[in-house]
Amino acid sequence: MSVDISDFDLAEAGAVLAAESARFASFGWMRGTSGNLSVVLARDPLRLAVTASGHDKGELTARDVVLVDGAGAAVAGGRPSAEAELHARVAALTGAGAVVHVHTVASVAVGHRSPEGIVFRDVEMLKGIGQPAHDVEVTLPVIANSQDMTVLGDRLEAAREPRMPAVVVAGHGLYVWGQSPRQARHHTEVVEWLLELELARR
Ligand SMILES: CSC[C@@H](O)[C@@H](O)C(=O)COP(=O)(O)O
Ligand SMILES: [Zn+2]
Repeated sequence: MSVDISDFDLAEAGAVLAAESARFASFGWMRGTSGNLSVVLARDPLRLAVTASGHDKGELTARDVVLVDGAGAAVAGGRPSAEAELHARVAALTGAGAVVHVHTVASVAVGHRSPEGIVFRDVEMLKGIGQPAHDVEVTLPVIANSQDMTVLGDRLEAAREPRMPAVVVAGHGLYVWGQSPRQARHHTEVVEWLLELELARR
């Protein structure tokens, strides 16, 4: 099946990703050239706009975006994020419309201490990921890092929790998703808040 995504659609997606990226970078969650973002532009076949590789994510423009297929391979644009395949895998697996990857200190620190996953309960902020504040345990999975995105995708698929739109990649950072870039951003900020709380508690 063919899919028709115009340069205009891609530039619009690029503008959204650049704005989201600048926000995360301003929080110090995308230091150096770390982190990457994507938004789904078509489902059948899967097409995503992904941030280009190696850029300072606080300085992206609408043109620093690459159209990729369901395997994370470039369809149009320059060199996609080295983690584009994982973004496509998350979108296919979860039905998410947008994926965020950030390198936060809290995700690496807490992931190191809790390689079996991090359990949250009785925190009002859980409502920010659509869960009850009370009487429910919600686990944030931690998966081992790999430079092979297929291996990382297999680990994410095996570990993911339907109630938690995120996983920690040990020694690396945080992957979070949502229906839209806006919801993915809200989920990212909530999950990062929970991780910072966990860090403060220990
Ligand atoms: C300090 S950048 C580390 C990279 O290997 C990667 O983990 C990352 O988050 C950014 O990669 P990118 O290819 O720019 O999307
Ligand atoms: Zn990374």
